[in-house]
Amino acid sequence: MPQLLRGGRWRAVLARARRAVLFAGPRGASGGPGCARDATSGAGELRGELDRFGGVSVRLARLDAMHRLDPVAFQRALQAAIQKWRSEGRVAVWLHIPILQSRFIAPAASLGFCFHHAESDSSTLSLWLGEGPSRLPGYATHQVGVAGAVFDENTRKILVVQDRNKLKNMWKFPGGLSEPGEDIGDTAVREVFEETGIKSEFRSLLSIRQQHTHPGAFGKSDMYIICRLKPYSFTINFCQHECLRCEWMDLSDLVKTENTTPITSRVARLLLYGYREGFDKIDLTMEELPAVYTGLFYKIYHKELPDSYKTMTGMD
Ligand SMILES: NC(=O)C1=CN([C@@H]2O[C@H](COP(=O)(O)OP(=O)(O)OC[C@H]3O[C@@H](n4cnc5c(N)ncnc54)[C@H](O)[C@@H]3O)[C@@H](O)[C@H]2O)C=CC1
Ligand SMILES: [Mg+2]
Repeated sequence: MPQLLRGGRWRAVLARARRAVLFAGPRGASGGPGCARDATSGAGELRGELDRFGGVSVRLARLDAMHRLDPVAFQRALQAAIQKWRSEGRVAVWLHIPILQSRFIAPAASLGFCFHHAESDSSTLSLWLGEGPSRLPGYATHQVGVAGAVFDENTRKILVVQDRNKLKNMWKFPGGLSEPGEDIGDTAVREVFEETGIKSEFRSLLSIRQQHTHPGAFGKSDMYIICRLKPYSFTINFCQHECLRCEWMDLSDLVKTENTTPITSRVARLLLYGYREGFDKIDLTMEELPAVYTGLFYKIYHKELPDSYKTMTGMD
């Protein structure tokens, strides 16, 4: 749990900043990284919270009177605060800036802060104060796309679409980007329904493709996951915005056609193999397990593990 750095009031910072007389507050008697609480801070500081690594987080949205502060005064206050945090052995500063206070980004950057990430309503900047190169973790590195290979075992037909917004109209599985907090299987089922009108349920995960510097991922890396889904409705009603065509195609025709992407062709062959030899040969099935540290639950995907192995306690 982050601790609040005990500091002077922000109003005092403003008053001092306006007079261009800034104090970093009394020094000494403060702890190093990981200290529980800094009770020695005086007036003239930005208030922040300590994290468990010895960094300080400053949330401008939680400080009073920021709307009256001009960028020059902010820069002076921040400079004094950095000096104090450095002397206290803090390893990093995180600055959370609401979008409407973006005028404080440039002053922070001039003191060495860089963008760490941005959300729709705020940006987070960071400054490494520790020894050597920064050890701060980066932000999200991948986008996740999920497609559904909806296979009807009774008819041996597979659901395929042609994308309206592509230069080449190749057959592919319906799919799209995962939403924040959405399970992989739920993305596949949702995207299949939105794009084709077909209702289905998750069976397994079939493949993961990782591609770097992906143009559709704003130059970041792209993870494209294909799931095996079982249909429980069959009448196509496809999305005219995204799809040009949509049909139930014989699986062996999809395996043979040249008018498809290499990944779709590969997964069609994988499905044909699973259909002939047993889906347990190709399926990564999902199970929900409890997370040890957070008390939350997560989904794990792997090849089927016999019950005797799930419960075994020793090696014999
Ligand atoms: N190899 C394959 O068969 C293919 C794989 N993929 C993967 O699928 C995932 C993405 O799936 P999609 O169907 O593309 O996403 P999606 O289904 O989530 O959204 C696509 C739709 O979003 C809108 N859109 C996207 N970018 C836009 C922009 N810059 N401006 C305006 N509108 C925009 C368009 O309406 C577009 O039809 C990625 O992981 C990608 O790598 C996508 C196409 C083919
Ligand atoms: Mg799509």
